[in-house]
Order: sequence, then structure tokens, then C-alpha cells
Amino acid sequence: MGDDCQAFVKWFQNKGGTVDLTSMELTYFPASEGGRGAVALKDLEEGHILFSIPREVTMSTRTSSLPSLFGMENWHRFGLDEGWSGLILSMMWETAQGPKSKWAEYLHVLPTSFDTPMFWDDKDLEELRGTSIIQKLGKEDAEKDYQSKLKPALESRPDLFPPAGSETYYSYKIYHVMGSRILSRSFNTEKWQRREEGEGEELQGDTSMGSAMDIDEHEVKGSELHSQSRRESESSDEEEDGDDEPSDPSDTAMVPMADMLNARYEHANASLFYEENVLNMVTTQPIKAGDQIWNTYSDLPNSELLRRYGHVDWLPLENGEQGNPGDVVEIPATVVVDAVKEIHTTMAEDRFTQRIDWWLEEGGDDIFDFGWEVEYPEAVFSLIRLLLLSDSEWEKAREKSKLPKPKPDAEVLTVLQNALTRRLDEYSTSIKDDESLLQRDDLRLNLRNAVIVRLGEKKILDAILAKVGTDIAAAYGKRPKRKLEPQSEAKGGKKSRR
Ligand SMILES: C[S@@+](CC[C@H](N)C(=O)[O-])C[C@H]1O[C@@H](n2cnc3c(N)ncnc32)[C@H](O)[C@@H]1O
Repeated sequence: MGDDCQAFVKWFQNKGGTVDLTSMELTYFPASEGGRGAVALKDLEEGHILFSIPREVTMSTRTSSLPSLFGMENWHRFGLDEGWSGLILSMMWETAQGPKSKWAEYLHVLPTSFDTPMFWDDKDLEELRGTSIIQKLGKEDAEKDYQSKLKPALESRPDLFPPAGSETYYSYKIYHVMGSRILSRSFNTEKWQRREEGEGEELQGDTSMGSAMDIDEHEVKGSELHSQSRRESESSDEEEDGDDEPSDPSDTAMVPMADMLNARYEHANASLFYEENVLNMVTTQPIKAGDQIWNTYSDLPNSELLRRYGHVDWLPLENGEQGNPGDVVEIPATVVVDAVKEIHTTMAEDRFTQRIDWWLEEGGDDIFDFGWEVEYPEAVFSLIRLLLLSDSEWEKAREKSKLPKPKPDAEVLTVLQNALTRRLDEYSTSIKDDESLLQRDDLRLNLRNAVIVRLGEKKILDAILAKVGTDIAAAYGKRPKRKLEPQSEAKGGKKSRR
């Protein structure tokens, strides 16, 4: 354990945290395994409590004294109770307090630089062309937030935020550092309330929690906390991710020690659970001495891992290749509409607007995810069929408030094929280009990560396109009289796999 880590562990214990140092320690793994993380020092059973964090040691707008010093009325007036700006300002202010801050030693071990695309230059960002990362970066929202909320709040209280420290503690650059710390390390503690009798399923702890608590002979009151990647508190993130309900921003908390654990796809062997006043990191399966203790970031696709955490998973896949088994390619509904327009050039524009509006009103998806399992998301077929309905069929569907059944006939599949091809065309390199780039020993980290993200997506698209090709041939085979039928394929058409 390095000196920094030692000081941090000591601080953690002084603040009332407990850590089983006979079972685990903080150490340094190779960068590909997450860098700093936690290692098991002996064989551990499932259900072992590795460390416990008192609620007051977590850092949030609930536990920092800044909001009350600033005054709750003003806190609301400056919009600091929305999104992450309040927590960012609290973290800035706590840092400016130096050793006087309750979290000084914790803040000291937090990263100050990140490999996330938010910090990439335009040349590196160009390498992400085709992926959905660029639209999700939220650079403009961040700038707006800083200018419209943080700056006026800072200027309103020179007693709390002395202008002499503005560059060191309160600059736009520091705003990004704090935002990125939250993005990659915070937990959503929204369910971190005492569980009342009769509360719904939602708050049930999972079976591993039960066993953890049984072992410690505590009354089971625990529930698994959302992992870092399940945070839902940042307004811009919510909008991007389409998360259903905005949660209370003060639920977003930095959780010292818990945020020292790395993650890898389906490797989680420990999880954070809560009791009334403490959060416990509990092993969820046996861990061998010397193995890394992994938390979960929800097994995200590489595009999201890179955007939020600055790394990618590069693991053996079931099909013998390498990548992230959780990868997905997003096909926006707009690409599907463009595909229909290209094939049916005579269709009037307003037909699309009306039908898409209705589709969304009825709760239809605006993005369709395709993954390595190479399955069609059925809703995409409903949407395509809706766009292809004749005017009278459309009127009937609307009257009955009934979306078309997701039936993939040849015409529907042909539209999907066009949409997937359009999506594939958005990348500026081919699969072959990317594969040969990855052979290079001198590939910079950002470029390597960008190549891995786009390669995974393109391979999924390629696999889906192969399936669509087969299914179109089979569909034409079944219905030889359709207008779009190529005779040769119709004769030799294979049976649909669906
Ligand atoms: C919650 S922190 C984990 C602790 C972190 N390694 C540290 O030193 O503080 C999340 C960050 O750890 C790194 N990380 C976690 N899992 C990783 C992995 N499988 N590969 C590479 N980096 C990883 C990423 O930089 C990520 O943003």
C-alpha cells in the first residue's frame, strides 16, 4: 500500500469507518486491470464484510456544511439543488478548506486527471465518429451550468469563496474535475433510508445480503445500493440516458473506500449494501487470496465505460473474438425513418412527422439497441410497419390506439437492412482498418480505446446485417410475388432463424 493509501485508510478508520485489513488492502494493479484497487489477502467466503462506511463519512450535499452556510434559500435560488452543481460546489469548497475539511485525506487521494473523452482534443474525438459518445458528452450543458449557476453563486459570497482562490479551487477546469469524479465514483444513495415495515419489493436486499447479515448475526435491514453507473442524479445525464424519474440530487454521494474498487464485465465479487447507519462492502462470492476485489459498474457497453470511466473492457467473447460482451449499437429512430424515406421516395414528409409523434406519444422507443446476442429488438419492426402503413391503415391504427404488430416481413427487413447499413456508414474506418490498428504496439491510449469502442459496435452491426440478409432471403422465399423480390435469392432462400 502506498503512503497516500495508508494515510487515507488511517483517516477512514479515524472517522469511524471499519476495514478488515486482514482480508484486503489497497494496492496497485496494472492499468489494464484498473490501476489502484483492492486485493484479497486471504481466501474469503461469500458474505464477508470487507469494510463499513458510516453514513456521515459519505460526501454529499446532505453531509457537507456548505449548503447551510450558504443558506438553503439561496441554494435553491441559484439552482444548486438541481443536478450535480450543488455537489460540485460542495466538493470545491471542501477542497478549499484544506486540512480543516472533514474529507481532506479523502480528497487528497481522488484523481485529478481523467482518460474520459470529456478531456480529449478534437483530433482524438474525431476517432469516436459513428459512436454515440460525442452526442452524450454534454460539454455545452456543463459550460452552461458553470456560467449560469456556479459563477453567480461564487460571486454572491466572497466570504465563503474568496476570489484569491478562484483559479485554484473554483475554475471551470476544476468544475470538470469534480464533475468527472462524481461521474466515475459516486453512488446513488436514494434508497439509503431506514426500511419501514411493509415497504415494497424494491427495497428487499438480495440473497447475498441476507447471508452477509446472517453471518454477522445482524438483523437484516440491508439493501444493495445502486452501483456507480446507476447514478441517476445528473440532470444532463438523465436526459441523455432517458432515465425515467429524476432522483433527488442530494442522493448522489461520494463514498470513500467503496469507490476504490475497480470493475470488469461480470467479474463483480463484492457489492455495497446498506443498513440503517452504515454502508457495507460485502463479498458476493468466494474470493481467492491475491485476486482483485471487483465491484460492478453495471456491465456497461464500452461506449458508456469510456464516457463515464475512461476505460474499456477487452475480454474474450463467446464467439472466440475479443471485446466487451455487454456492447451495444444504438440505432436512433431517425435513422429508421431515413431508411424508409430512401426506399419509398414518394411518401410525403408529413406522414413521417405525424406517425413519429404518435409513436413517441404511445411510449415507443426513440433508440433501438442491438447487442452481441444478435437479436432484433422487436419494437423496431413495429416502428417500420407503422411508417409503411397505407393512409387508411394508419387512420385505423391511430383510432384504435394500436401499434402495428412487430412482424418482420421482407419489406420490413429490407428497411432495417438499409438503416443498419446507414448506421455502419457513419464510422470513418472499416473493421479491417481497426483490427490492424490494434496490432500496433505504439497505439496511444485514447486512440486504442476509441478503436475498441467503434470496432465492437461495427462487429455487432456486421453480425446483425448478416442475419438480416439471411432473413430477407428466407422471407422472399416464402412470398415469391413481393415487389422487392430478387428471383435468385427467392429460389435458394434459407429458412428464417426467427
Ligand atoms: C471507482 S474508481 C476505482 C478506483 C480507481 N482505480 C482509483 O484509483 O481510484 C473508477 C476508475 O477506476 C478505473 N478502472 C476501474 N475499473 C477499471 C478497469 N477494468 N480497467 C481500467 N480501469 C479501470 C477507471 O479509471 C475508473 O474511472
